[in-house]
Amino acid sequence: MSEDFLQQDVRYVKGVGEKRADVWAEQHGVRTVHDLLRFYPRRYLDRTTVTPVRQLQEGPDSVTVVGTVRSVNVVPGNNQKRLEIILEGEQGGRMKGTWFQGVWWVRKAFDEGDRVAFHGTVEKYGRWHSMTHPDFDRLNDEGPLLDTGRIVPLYPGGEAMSNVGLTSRTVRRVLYDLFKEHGLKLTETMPDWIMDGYDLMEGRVALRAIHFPKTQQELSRARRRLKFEELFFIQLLLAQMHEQQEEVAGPAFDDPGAYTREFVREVLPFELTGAQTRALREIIGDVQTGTQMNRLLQGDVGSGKTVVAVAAMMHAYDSGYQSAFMAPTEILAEQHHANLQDYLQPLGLEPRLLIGSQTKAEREAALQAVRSGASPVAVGTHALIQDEVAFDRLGLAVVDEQHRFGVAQRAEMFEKGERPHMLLMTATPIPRSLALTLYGDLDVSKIDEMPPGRKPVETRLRAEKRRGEVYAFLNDRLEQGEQAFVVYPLVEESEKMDLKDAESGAQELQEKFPDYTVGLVHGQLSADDKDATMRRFKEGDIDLLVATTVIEVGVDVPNATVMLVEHAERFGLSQLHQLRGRVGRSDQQSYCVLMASYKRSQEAKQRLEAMARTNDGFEISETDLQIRGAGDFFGTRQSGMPDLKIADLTEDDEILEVAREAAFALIEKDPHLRADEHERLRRRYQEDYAEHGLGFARVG
Ligand SMILES: Nc1ncnc2c1ncn2[C@@H]1O[C@H](COP(=O)(O)OP(=O)(O)OP(=O)(O)O)[C@@H](O)[C@H]1O
Repeated sequence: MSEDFLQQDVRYVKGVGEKRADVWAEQHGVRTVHDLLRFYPRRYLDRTTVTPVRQLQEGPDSVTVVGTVRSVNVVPGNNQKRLEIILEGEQGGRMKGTWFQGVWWVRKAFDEGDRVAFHGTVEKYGRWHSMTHPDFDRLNDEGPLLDTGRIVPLYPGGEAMSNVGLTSRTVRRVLYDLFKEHGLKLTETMPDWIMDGYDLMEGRVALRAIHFPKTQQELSRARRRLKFEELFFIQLLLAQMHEQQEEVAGPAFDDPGAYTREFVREVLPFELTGAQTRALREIIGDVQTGTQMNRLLQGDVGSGKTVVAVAAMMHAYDSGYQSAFMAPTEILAEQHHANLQDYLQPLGLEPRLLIGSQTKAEREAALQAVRSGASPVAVGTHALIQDEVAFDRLGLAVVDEQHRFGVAQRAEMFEKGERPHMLLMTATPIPRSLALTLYGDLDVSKIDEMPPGRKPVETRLRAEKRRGEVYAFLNDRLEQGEQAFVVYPLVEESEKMDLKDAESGAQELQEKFPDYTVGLVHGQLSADDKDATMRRFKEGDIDLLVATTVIEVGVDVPNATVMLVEHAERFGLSQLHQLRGRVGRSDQQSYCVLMASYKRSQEAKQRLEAMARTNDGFEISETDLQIRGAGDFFGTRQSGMPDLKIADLTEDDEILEVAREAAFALIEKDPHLRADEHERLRRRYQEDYAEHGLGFARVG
């Protein structure tokens, strides 16, 4: 049976037309009948029960009544006219509906003798039960009752939508007619083995039921089916990417040689942890097979990912290949470059930095060293690969802070030219549901063990009035020869918000701690000045480093034991966790002090309490996801997250797991969906999903 109508433009659907179609497309991306069927309700009103007017009682719950209009009066009040409608119940009894706004407009909607339904909360005035501004439906219209006596869907709206009359009521009518005309033509896309194996409701029943549910049970089965389907198609794309990646040729590295050995045994002053060794073995296993590695290296702040990545780069160099090390920003690239210098110089190797803010001469020299193969590692931002920096022999690309790339970018990154092995590092612990969606195509190595001797960072929340105490504590730590960070959210003082900025903070601290050296870094310093200050801090010449969030990722100063965050209520949870990760990087006890006033924001309070409660990155990120929801978790634009219409990654993790299992099983069974039983699925996938990049947002 043909399903061509699914691709039909909505403007030709009964009850829509040009104007509404334009607004619908613009506001909600609804263009085709397929989109329209998936314009899901945002919530439902349960109007299944009609309360007899006689039995009305005052109360906070919304109720539905049905009756006949007995009188319609505009009543002059003291300073405001009001509309009063008297409704007589089907089994007797009278009540009032009252409007103070839209009096004339509502007045026109009613005539005496009309049969109508009111929905609202009931109050009692004198002897009258009354509803103020109730929702209402006229029941003498033709057709079935779509607005009363059932579970009624409410649709996403907005001003533009209501300006062209696309209210929930119209949408219901449009969809009802659409189902009447086409509903039976919808065919099932899922093969029987998935339908039965995962106990799914039939697709067309689910679509009808999501808009016009008969019962709550039916609604919840419909939701499950549609969420499954949505997540399934995303996982299908990931399963396919995974399958394809396994076939892509990549450089075949030799066994690890002298550089790798020397780095691990001589340069590092410690033994790798079990988790680091495992991760490194997994990487070494991948890069020797001759197919491209696509691996995510996941581990909490300070767990030792960079060290593993450097070992992998040395392995590349042993095999005659160079590596690219990419950070999301220039500042972070500079910091990684400084770290890499410390690691590689003892081996007589020179990593090169390539960023936009370099002088021409610096850049030329670096480019030359990379081009000739003299330098084993180039450090920079993503421009390293995108801007045609020529490598002599690129074999490995390490990408830090992977979550700022979307799936789409990743697929595109190496479409042309060589295919180096990919090692993606993320310091942001990601809830499993998000990880499966964002990195569902990758192999994963987890560093789930901290280097030995680490003591959990002690975290304290402090209000302004206890600043004296905080400074006394800071003084104690400095006296012990330890160092501290003080972080501010702003660079310049904001006139409006009267916040202390980093500069005046640094000055104040220098006055308070005259025996110690205070340094300052912020985003507006030149790269050289920043570098110089960071280096002095690392070498111990600076005791107290005042900074804006520049230091968020990548700084490694094990002797720093205090992280003092000013205006902590203004930071996001994962940002705070990253900042805290700057201390506690040795066997000394470390502290994180959050100076905050959060009386006004419940959310800030939740964030800060989570920080005080746990040091566990995964728990922090789960909490963050709960507080903010998946869309905002990474910042919507930056996330590369697919735009989900019905599934919610914060609560649908169980459905996600089974949808993923089904999708991967399918690709394993039938990689190109060629089997007859998968034909409809393949067509739907190509038409509605694959071509649109599955709605994976593009980043950048
Ligand atoms: N096995 C180990 N034993 C002791 N110290 C280690 C070990 N591995 C790493 N370190 C040290 O721990 C600190 C953090 O390591 P590294 O920078 O590799 O972590 P990371 O996971 O990349 O950190 P972040 O994500 O916070 O930047 C460094 O000072 C490093 O020298």
